[in-house]
Amino acid sequence: DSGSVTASPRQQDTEYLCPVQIGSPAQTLPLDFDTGSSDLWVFSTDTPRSEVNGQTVYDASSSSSAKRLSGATWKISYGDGSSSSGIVYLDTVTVGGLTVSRQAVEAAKQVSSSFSRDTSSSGLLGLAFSSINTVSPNQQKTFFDNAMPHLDAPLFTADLKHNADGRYNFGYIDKSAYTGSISYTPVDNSQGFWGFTATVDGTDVTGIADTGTTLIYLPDSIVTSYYSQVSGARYDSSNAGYIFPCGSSMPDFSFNVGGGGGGGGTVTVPGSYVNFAPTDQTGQTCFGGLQSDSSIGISIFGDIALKAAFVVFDGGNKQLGWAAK
Ligand SMILES: CSC[C@H](NC(=O)[C@H](Cc1ccccc1)OC(=O)N1CCC(N)CC1)C(=O)N[C@@H](CC1CCCCC1)[C@@H](O)Cn1ccccc1=O
Repeated sequence: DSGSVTASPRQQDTEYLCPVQIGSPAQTLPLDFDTGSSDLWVFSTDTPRSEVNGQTVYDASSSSSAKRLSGATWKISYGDGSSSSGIVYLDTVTVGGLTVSRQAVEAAKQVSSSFSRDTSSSGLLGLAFSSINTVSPNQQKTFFDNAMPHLDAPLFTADLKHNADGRYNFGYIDKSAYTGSISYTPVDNSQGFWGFTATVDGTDVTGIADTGTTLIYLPDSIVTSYYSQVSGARYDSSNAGYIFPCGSSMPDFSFNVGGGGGGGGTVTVPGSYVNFAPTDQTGQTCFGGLQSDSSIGISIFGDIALKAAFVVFDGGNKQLGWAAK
């Protein structure tokens, strides 16, 4: 089997949403595919009306294939302070033509305000490792884990784009989607993430490949030296990050993956991607797409990095592949 689904950017690439079919007859919800977490959760008819603000909701009672997973609950909180919790159904889930018949669909009974405010997203589809799924008392598998045994190849690829529709493919590598060769590097999934080591300016950086995180968060030393090249750039505590004049021409940001004997491959993030967004309506000052990880405790290669590459999340061989495109 295989699947292929469009990933549409929202609000200047802050997140990417994909249509997912749940239940019988199919209910299509736009979900945020997140390689940084492992719960598939959705706004539902169980979510208080006061917390629903235009989102499409899942109605288990109108799905003939839905079965309540009795006694099961879930509760998750994310790096940006957002959170949600609820109950669990097993139902049929289809992503880009790839179907899993008994997928844990976590229905929200509570969502935090930032989810209520995000009117375009109906929830998340976690693509990290099932070891960090939050369902209790019996932990559930991710969509990818459930699908893997049926896939032509035990992998999925992420091809996110700047201000344009990209694609997640499951079970195969689309050779027309990238240029040159794919450089592979081992994945450390001991924390449940797609952990890997890259080299930036000769310094090894261990971080995670996270489609659910908008920006890149790296060690202070790397971030400070990057912005030292931009006149007027400074760390601004009120914005909690590096800002600079919007007219600045930003240097490209490169990192090397799979550096071993073969020299590995270099991913180059265009400077224009690092000029992320204005901090206010005047459009004078802009917020950087590369920020320090010091308040997070983990380095994150988020969408700003991922959309500069074609990325292979290889679950069978526990490796990450990076290619230019
Ligand atoms: C430093 S982890 C911050 C990161 N959340 C972000 O990146 C949000 C994403 C977003 C975009 C648009 C609307 C709402 C939310 O966006 C910003 O925080 N932005 C964008 C806008 C900028 N002006 C400020 C910075 C984050 O918790 N990701 C998690 C998945 C997110 C949760 C929120 C909903 C979207 C998916 C997750 O993979 C991060 N994870 C990774 C490993 C371990 C735990 C963990 O939890």
